[in-house]
Amino acid sequence: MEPATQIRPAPVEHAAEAAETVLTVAHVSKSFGDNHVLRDFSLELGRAENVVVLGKSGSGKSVLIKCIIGLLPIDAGRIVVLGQDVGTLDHAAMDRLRARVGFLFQSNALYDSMTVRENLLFPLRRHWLAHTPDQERELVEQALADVGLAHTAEMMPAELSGGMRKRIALARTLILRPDIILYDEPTTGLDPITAREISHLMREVQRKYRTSALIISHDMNCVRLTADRVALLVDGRCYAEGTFEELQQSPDPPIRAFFTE
Ligand SMILES: Nc1ncnc2c1ncn2[C@@H]1O[C@H](COP(=O)(O)OP(=O)(O)OP(=O)(O)O)[C@@H](O)[C@H]1O
Repeated sequence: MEPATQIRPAPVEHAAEAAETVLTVAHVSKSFGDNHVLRDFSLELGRAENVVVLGKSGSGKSVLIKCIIGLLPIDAGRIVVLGQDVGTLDHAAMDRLRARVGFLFQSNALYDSMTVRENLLFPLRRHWLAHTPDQERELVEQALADVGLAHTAEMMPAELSGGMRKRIALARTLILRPDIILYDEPTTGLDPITAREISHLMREVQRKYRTSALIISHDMNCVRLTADRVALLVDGRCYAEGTFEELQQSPDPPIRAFFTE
């Protein structure tokens, strides 16, 4: 399928910041045998920008994220995260880079045997970031306040609702003050009201900390609420990109297919 004419993103408010690119995926290809998942895929993410990647099931969204965080090697192209070419980094350098790139798993990946506080402290210790007990307490309190759950530090994950678990997972990402957050299906499994609250929270985090986010989602409400720009992954390529509204109004059938129920 020939790529559609790219719909250009609308001018972004903070021009100086928008000019700063925090993630570049340039002409990336990735195959598993004869399965050519990514074919010359390109995408850029600016500072304090939220980009949603929309694609059918099995189109390669998770593969893309795994390539970005260096869990899968790419066959061709280049991925540059915060100025560093992922393909050239050794294990230690990749580990340091991962401390600056938060990843919110679909499953939340909380440790059920640990309290919320211990879950939040885990990434600090995992990345050998030394803090005094007072600093640790402050960081936990701030991260929990950021997600509206200040009172939950001593609770166990099993005592929390699905929406609360998602918030705690986000707090655990935020405690490292990441430059970039990768969200994998952040609203899957949540009821529509809770899903909307999480989408609003993602926007609040972006505004407060000027984080950039790459978001994978099927939830069109979440896409509409969180995306500054949407990229459509079709046949391994970035078929079109633009704002939610621009793409929604496109008459192009492959684009329309994403926006019709
Ligand atoms: N480690 C792997 N080895 C072989 N094939 C893989 C591997 N990981 C992914 N694939 C294949 O790559 C393709 C894209 O998978 P991926 O999980 O990225 O899809 P997705 O767009 O995230 O789908 P979904 O929305 O259903 O999660 C699939 O055909 C999958 O079988």
